[in-house]
Amino acid sequence: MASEILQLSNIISSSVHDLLELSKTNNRSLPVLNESFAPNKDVFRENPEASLATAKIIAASVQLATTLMPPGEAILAFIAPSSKAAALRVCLECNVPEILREAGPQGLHVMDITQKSGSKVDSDKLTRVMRSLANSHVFCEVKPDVFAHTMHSSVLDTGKHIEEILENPEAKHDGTRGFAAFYEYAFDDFAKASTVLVENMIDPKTAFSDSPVHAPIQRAFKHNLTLYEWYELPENAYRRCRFGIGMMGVAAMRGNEILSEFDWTVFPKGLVVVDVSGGFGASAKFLATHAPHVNIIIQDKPEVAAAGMQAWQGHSSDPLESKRVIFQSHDFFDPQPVKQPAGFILKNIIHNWGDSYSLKILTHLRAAASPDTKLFIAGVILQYLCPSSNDSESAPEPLLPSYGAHGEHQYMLDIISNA
Ligand SMILES: C[S@@+](CC[C@H](N)C(=O)[O-])C[C@H]1O[C@@H](n2cnc3c(N)ncnc32)[C@H](O)[C@@H]1O
Repeated sequence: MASEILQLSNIISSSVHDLLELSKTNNRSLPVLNESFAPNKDVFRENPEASLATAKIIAASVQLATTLMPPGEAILAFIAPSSKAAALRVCLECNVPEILREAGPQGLHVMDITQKSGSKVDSDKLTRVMRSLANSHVFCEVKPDVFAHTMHSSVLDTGKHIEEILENPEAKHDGTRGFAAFYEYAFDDFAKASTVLVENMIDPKTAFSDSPVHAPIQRAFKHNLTLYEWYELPENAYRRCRFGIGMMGVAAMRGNEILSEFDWTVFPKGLVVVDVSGGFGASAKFLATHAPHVNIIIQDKPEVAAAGMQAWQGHSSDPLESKRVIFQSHDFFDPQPVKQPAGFILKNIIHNWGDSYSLKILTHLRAAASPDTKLFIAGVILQYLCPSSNDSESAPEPLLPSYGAHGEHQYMLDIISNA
């Protein structure tokens, strides 16, 4: 055991050393916890070696801390995520991230925060909520009861003026980069679904089912539609747009993985790539700049396609006007209407569906494909966590092969989508 502690500590110090050297060589600054986030401050991660060193530091430091924690305390720590999710939702509902951005680094007293948020919550209670988050470096308490942003809390900010949001709360996320939309979705729909996981897993009606209407989200919100059918209901317009804009945020946060690795010049000008269930067009946005010679059809459910087109019209209407990018409503359980395109993209889709459903989606694409059509599936492969895993992407021992805390959210997403 002593040697494992030492091994973890060595991983941390050698990776920190590598990271500092890389940041010097590449002239990239490293994050400062109590400064607001800006994408240009995070570019150090674009270097694959720096990204790997960071993954090792995160995985090893959490593993080291967990090794040294009393067992009861480590288990007690599992209560924290659900109460923190609720605490974050309070702050999002009160538009605290926008209020604190406008206050600047000196922060704002919580009485002023509640007043600016429309006085809908008690300031003493909000102080408790914010302090519990500040204890995890989401917000910081710069003086008693005065809070400011940290880099983690600042990603919750839409970037809009507080008055604009209060005037038109339904449009809170319209025209934003999507980070706040994604987190608000996560701490609302997703977090509520996770509260009924146990009931869903033991109820005989849902326990052994892979039906998309038997996931925890249906139980939490008491309906029997698929998540996306539910989003299509008129009363869920806010949730639907929040989710669509949030997926754009996810793409901006994570980059375009597989799409950026492909040599798009192999496709002659004017060929068509279909982004199947492309949502608001996160992949198309990437291709419109990185492969401007390719035409893109973004397919999705009718309401999503319409809302996605509206979002593009407000921002980047050129590709729509030139018809290089087209939104098309299509249900992927129906035959694919675009025949023999250069490529089909399925990004962040397959993880949502059981095998029999995924097979149906893929069979329709196969039927429409030519022998040369390329299929791009962008998603996450969850690794086994035992040391025998022989994957070249695996972390070195004694770290978990998955890099543990570094990729934690993928395992959580899998549970709520599939358990
Ligand atoms: C997780 S999102 C991914 C969106 C996009 N590919 C991305 O990565 O940003 C899943 C998408 O599948 C779409 N979807 C769900 N059911 C569908 C169906 N039956 N036919 C077509 N699209 C569907 C949803 O509307 C949503 O936009």
